[in-house]
Amino acid sequence: MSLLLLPTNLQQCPSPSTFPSPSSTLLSPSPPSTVFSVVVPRRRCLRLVSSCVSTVPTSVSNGSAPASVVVVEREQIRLGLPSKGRMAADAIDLLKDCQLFVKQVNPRQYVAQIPQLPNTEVWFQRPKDIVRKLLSGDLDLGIVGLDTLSEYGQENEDLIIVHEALNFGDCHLSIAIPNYGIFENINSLKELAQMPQWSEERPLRLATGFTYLGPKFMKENGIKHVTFSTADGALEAAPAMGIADAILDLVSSGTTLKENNLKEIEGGVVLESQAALVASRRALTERKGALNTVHEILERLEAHLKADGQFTVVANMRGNSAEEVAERVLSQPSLSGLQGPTISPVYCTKDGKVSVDYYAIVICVPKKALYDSVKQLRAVGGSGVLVSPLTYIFDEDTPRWGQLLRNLGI
Ligand SMILES: Nc1ncnc2c1ncn2[C@@H]1O[C@H](COP(=O)(O)OP(=O)(O)OP(=O)(O)O)[C@@H](O)[C@H]1O
Ligand SMILES: O=P(O)(O)OC[C@H]1O[C@H](OP(=O)(O)OP(=O)(O)O)[C@H](O)[C@@H]1O
Ligand SMILES: [Mg+2]
Repeated sequence: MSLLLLPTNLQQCPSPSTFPSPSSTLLSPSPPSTVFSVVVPRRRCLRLVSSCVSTVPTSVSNGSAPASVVVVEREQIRLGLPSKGRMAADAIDLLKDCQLFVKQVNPRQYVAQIPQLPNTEVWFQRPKDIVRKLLSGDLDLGIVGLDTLSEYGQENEDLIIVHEALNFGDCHLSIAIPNYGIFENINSLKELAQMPQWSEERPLRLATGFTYLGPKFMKENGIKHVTFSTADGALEAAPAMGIADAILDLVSSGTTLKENNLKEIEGGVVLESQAALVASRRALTERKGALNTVHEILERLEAHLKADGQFTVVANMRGNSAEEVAERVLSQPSLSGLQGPTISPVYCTKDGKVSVDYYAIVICVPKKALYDSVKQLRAVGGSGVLVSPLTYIFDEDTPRWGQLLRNLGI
């Protein structure tokens, strides 16, 4: 690709330090306060960059990691949470479900405490700024979408994904094209790329807020004749406005695409995303207490998230011994529980004597498999089936903790 993205408003041009090396084809992370960007040929862009440099008197840091970040000493571990937008409430709710209560007195207050983690401060920031501040060392941990992490983290090795599936903020980053006109019969990225309309003089115009991932994806897919423009929201309007031919944006329910006469195409998904817990490698290795804090948060998250997908099922079953009942239960595919069923005798008195005719079976079953499990329990003689939600499953240790330690070389 021979083209660059550049902010139209040169007064808001980022400082020289935020521009990539001359060999790079992109300006990303997006410059601050850019309302809209245009595509300009590389030659012209370099001229604009130099004029920009000469008119910006002071240096502005956007939080991206300098080559050597010194871990500044401070007492508190800092956890970044989304300050607003669709992830903000869900992040706080998830922590609440893990018995970590974020005490934010006022929604406009950007710092808060979690009494259960006395050495930890919560800082509310925009998701992209959480990533930037993890890189600059101003935050140690953060909860953001994997999309934001990839876009603003740009595979920086200092960023470690501690938990990649926090079960909210599900969406995917996908190319969408109009479902009318010249695109009516185009249904895949390959077909889009092969359309005779695109040439060096008239490339495919793609509008996206993902100015790092978008060009990277197109390059990886060998699509040459493409230019990019960017906006901060409502991108789905761009094709109908004549600003772009296609868009690259987040999709969740697909309603926004549908309402704007756009469709996704096969091979056009850049990434799947959901909320993740992310940490700064430097913080975990160098900041006192950071590793303990992340261990505790991870344990609580894993225990809650694992339990969240399961029900506890209790049933009674007539039988001669616990082993005989176990054999019947284990003959069914959905009844083996986490490690195996817990089977205990149900004592009753008959003619003044204590006897055991029934056994109580306790198993955990995935929520999705509940009805199948009930049917299988009945099929082997189960009755009085009680189902209740599970709150936590604490395993001996969390697999992700082991992974994290290996990743850190500990
Ligand atoms: N439609 C969606 N459904 C589910 N999750 C989404 C959806 N759109 C975005 N997200 C997730 O929520 C994150 C935050 O999106 P949000 O719109 O709140 O903020 P933003 O657009 O990144 O920032 P801002 O609007 O403040 O510039 C995204 O990075 C993504 O992970
Ligand atoms: O598939 P859907 O469920 O319709 O969701 C997709 C929309 O959600 C996001 O926008 P958001 O609502 O965050 O608004 P924004 O453009 O201001 O970020 C995304 O940018 C899409 O426009
Ligand atoms: Mg948004």
